[in-house]
This record gives sequence, C-alpha cells and structure tokens, in this order.
Amino acid sequence: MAYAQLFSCHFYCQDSWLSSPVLVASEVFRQSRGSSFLSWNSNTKKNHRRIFMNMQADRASKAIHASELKIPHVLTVAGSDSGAGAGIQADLKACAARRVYCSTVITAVTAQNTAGVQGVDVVSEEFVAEQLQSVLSDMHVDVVKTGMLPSPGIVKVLCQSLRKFPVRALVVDPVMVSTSGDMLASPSVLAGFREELLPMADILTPNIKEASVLLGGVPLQSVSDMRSAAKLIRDMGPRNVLVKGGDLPDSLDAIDVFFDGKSFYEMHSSRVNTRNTHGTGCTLASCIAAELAKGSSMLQAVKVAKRFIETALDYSRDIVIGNGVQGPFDHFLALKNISQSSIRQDRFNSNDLLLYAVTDAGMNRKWDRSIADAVKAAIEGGATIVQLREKEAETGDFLDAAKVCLKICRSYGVPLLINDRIDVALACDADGVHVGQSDLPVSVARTLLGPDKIIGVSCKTPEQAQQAWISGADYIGCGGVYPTNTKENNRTIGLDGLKAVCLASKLPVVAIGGISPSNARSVMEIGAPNLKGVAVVSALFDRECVLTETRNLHALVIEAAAALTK
Ligand SMILES: Cc1ncc(COP(=O)(O)OP(=O)(O)O)c(N)n1
Ligand SMILES: Cc1ncsc1CCOP(=O)(O)O
Ligand SMILES: [Mg+2]
Repeated sequence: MAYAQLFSCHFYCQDSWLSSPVLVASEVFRQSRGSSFLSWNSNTKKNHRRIFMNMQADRASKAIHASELKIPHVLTVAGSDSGAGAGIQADLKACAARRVYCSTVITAVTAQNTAGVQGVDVVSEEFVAEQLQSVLSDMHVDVVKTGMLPSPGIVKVLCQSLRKFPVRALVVDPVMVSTSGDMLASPSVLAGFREELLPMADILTPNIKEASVLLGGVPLQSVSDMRSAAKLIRDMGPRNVLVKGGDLPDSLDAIDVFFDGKSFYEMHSSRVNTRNTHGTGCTLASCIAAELAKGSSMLQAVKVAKRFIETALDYSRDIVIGNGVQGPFDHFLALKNISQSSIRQDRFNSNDLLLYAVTDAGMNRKWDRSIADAVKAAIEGGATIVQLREKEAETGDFLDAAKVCLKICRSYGVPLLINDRIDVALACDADGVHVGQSDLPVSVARTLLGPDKIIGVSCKTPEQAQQAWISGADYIGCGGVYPTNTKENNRTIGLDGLKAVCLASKLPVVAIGGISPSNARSVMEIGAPNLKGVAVVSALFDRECVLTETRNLHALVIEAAAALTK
C-alpha cells in the first residue's frame, strides 16, 4: 500500500522531479496522510525514508546528467555550397569553432566555387519539411538560424515547423543575392519573409544590398541610411536588426548598425584587406546563433560574432584556396601556418637530431650577432634542428625572436623547437618544445600542444627515459655527457650514463653537454642505435664564425653516423 502510494507520487511529481525536493517530500506526506494510511509504524517510516533517499539520489544523479549532457544546439536551415566557403558548410564550421552542436536542414544544393554560383538545385518543400520534422521531433534545438530559403513554399514549411516546435531564438540571415551577384532566392520569397518569417525572427542580419531589397530598392550609402533602414526593417517584425555595412563605400572601418527597438549601436571593426571573405554573412549569423544557444544576450552575441569574423578574416587574409575573386576563410585559424614541413606525413623524423643547434643569447651578444643571423648561419652550416634556449629573455622578446627564427627555419625546412616555454611555442606555432624534468610534465605539454608537435625531454637516468616514452615524448636529450660551462650545476653523466639511458630508451636520443669536434666522434660511437646525434651550444655559438664551426661539426657527425651504418 505504502509503495503504491509512493509510486503514484513518483509519477504525480514528475514535472517537479528535478527542481523541488521539498515538493516531492510534502507530496509523499500529503498522499500518505490522505489515504487513511494508519499503519505508519517505524518500519514503514524507515522504508519511506529509504525510498525517499533513493529518490533524492536518483534525482541528484539525473540533475547531474542533465547539466553534464546539455549541449547548446543550433539548427541551420540553409543551402549547401560545394566550395564550402558559405552556406551549410560555413554554418557547421562556425558552430564547431564556437563549440556548439549544429544540425542541418538543406534547402538547396549549389554548384559553387570562388568564382561564383554555377548551378542551383532547389530541394522540394516536402523534403525540407521532412528534414525539419526529423531534426525537431528528435533533438532539442536551442536556436534556428536560416540562410538560403529559395522558394516561398520552403519559407512556409519552415514557419509551420517553428510553430509546431518552438525554439528559444530564430536568427534570420536574409540570403537573397550571393556576394558574387548571383540570385539565391526568387523575388516571390520576399512576400513570405515579410508575412511570416520576419515577425518570428529574434534578429535579422541583412547586408546593405539585402536591406535595400527588403525596403523596395532604396539605396543605402551612409551609416545614417543604415540606421534608417534598421528602423524600417524592424517595423517588419524582427525584434532586433543588424544591418551589415561591410560593403559600404568610402569607409575605412567595417561598420554595422544594430537596432534593438530602443537603441542604435554602431559596431566598428577594422576592414581586413583580403579576398577571402566568402561566407562571412553565413558565419556571422551562425556565430550569433551559437552564442544565443549558449545563453548570451543578443547584444553580446552580436559583439562576439563580429570579433570572431574579424579575427578569422585577419588570420586568413593571405591563404589561397581557389582561383576566383573571392576565397573562403579559415574558421579554425589553423591553415595559415601549414608549411611543407608541417604537412609532411612523418611529422618528426629522428634523423633530424643529427646536428642539433641550441642557441644562447649571451654568446650571440658576446660575438655581436643577432639570433636570426646565428640561426641562419647554423642552418647553412648543416644544423638539422634548431632549439631556442633563451633563459634570460623577456617573454615578449623571446616571442619576437621565435617568430623571426621560425620564418628562417621554415624557409629551410628545418624544425624549430622552443626550450622550456610551451606558451611561446604555442604563440608562434613552433614545431615543438624541449622540456626538462622540472618543467611542465611531458603529458601536460602534449595536451597543450596536441599530437602533431615535437616534444623532447631531458633525461639523465634510465627511469626517466622509460617515463619519457610513457608520457608521450618524441625524443630524449641526454646529458651532460661532458662537463660544460653553459649550464650551471649540471651533473655530468659521462659516456656510460649516456649509454645506460640509450639502452633503456624506446625513444631516439640526442646527447648534450660539452660536445665539440674533439669528442663528437666518441659520443656517436658508443654503440647505441637509438643515439641519433649531438646537441651543441658553445661549440657552435661561442665561436667567431657559426657557419664554419657548424660545417666542421656537421662533416664529422655525418662521417661518424655513416661509419656506424656500415
Ligand atoms: C636537447 C636538449 N637537452 C637538454 C636541454 C637542457 O634544457 P635546460 O632547460 O637547460 O635544462 P633542463 O630543463 O633539462 O633541466 C636542452 N635545452 N636541449
Ligand atoms: C643545456 C644543457 N643541458 C645539459 S648540458 C647543457 C649545456 C650544453 O651546452 P654546451 O654544448 O655548450 O656544453
Ligand atoms: Mg628546461
């Protein structure tokens, strides 16, 4: 009986299941009292308490799950762009870049590239409706963002679906004409926009051309025109309007006008001089939708979206994709620094350890040369990898030097590593880092740098060498093999110590510490196949001519390595 009462309470209270333990408790009590429930003995009490506690635990775990698994979700209803700069493809990339899930309803398939739109195949309104039903009946969508809506029928089925499955916000990008000048919606779509869609929209994001079309063709030539347009368009129903002024003539900045019905906000961002602007409208609207899905206010969402576009355009200003006049940009800010060395399949080649040049600012100062000149000379002399080890440098100076040296290294296809400073390596997108036993652990460095960067770690003992492998390092720097003045208080491990580390290591090893032309051969000849080379500071850089010294040492290690393979 008691169980039956509680069971019914469970269902009765389902709506408040997650939110109000007090309500659940009082409901248990109310129902048990109102049921001539006379045998309220201590056992029953205990049972009730146990069941109630179980309910509490169940509720808590459901609450944890609910908050853990709630993923902000944008549904984009738009056209596909085969060149992937705009449309559905831009929306997916923008949402992924803003860390929001994005589902897609495709309204049209376009044959498109950086030169323009070559063809459009409109999806039937029935099939658009079917896609909408599939997504909205199953998934929790926070925000719907619309792009290309090529027919009045598609606008109609979209509005029907939105009435059936209301969402938190609707972002409408009134895509009518592509940036290349091609028509993407029939004129009859305008009526559907005005009658049904715009009154449902939380924000409308027309560019100047689209704002003009919406207003029956009035030209927009100034910020003041954009303000008037924003006001008139808002009268058509959307709660907020963002008129994008990227195409405004005679303006140094890209100025957008945001109007929320009460206030106007002029949003300035610097105009990025690039051909890679294809897809900015779709991306901006998707970013707004993504921020709204995360819970931002409208003004904040617009600000973040604009900042994202500005950064992405600036980052992608020089990338080359396609031969047409307007290229796509890189939503993930990852393509610019792709060099031949970073896209080669074998990201780390242990043969690169052969002659490992490690810089020292003090030595370069002493010999009155810049770090750039030192690095260039070392590479021309035969250095196969370069490490910047700038112990005294200010962070900003270190980063500046790293950027300059990275350019030089990339131009020669030689990897550049940064000693100790993972932040500097990340900031300049160096090829990797070298860390010591008391720097950030290799596993943390790997998490921060990702799977593609090179990570080396200093090891003096076989145990450290085994740990280096487990932690995900790529190579081991082992030393000091001989006494050195370059590193203070550094225990010398000798050739025996080096050999012990090599034998214990599954990773390639480079020897370091007091190595020069006079002893490099003995190092290379210790008889460990995974000893791949020598790392040198003073024998290269505490000398008058870096080029000559590197050349000599290079000839020597090449000879020693060749003798070993005979
Ligand atoms: C290849 C190579 N091995 C060792 C070092 C030493 O780095 P450093 O930061 O001077 O000292 P630890 O961090 O190892 O204690 C290196 N730079 N390169
Ligand atoms: C950085 C470092 N780590 C171990 S020994 C050493 C110094 C190597 O410098 P040099 O080649 O001048 O002996
Ligand atoms: Mg270190």
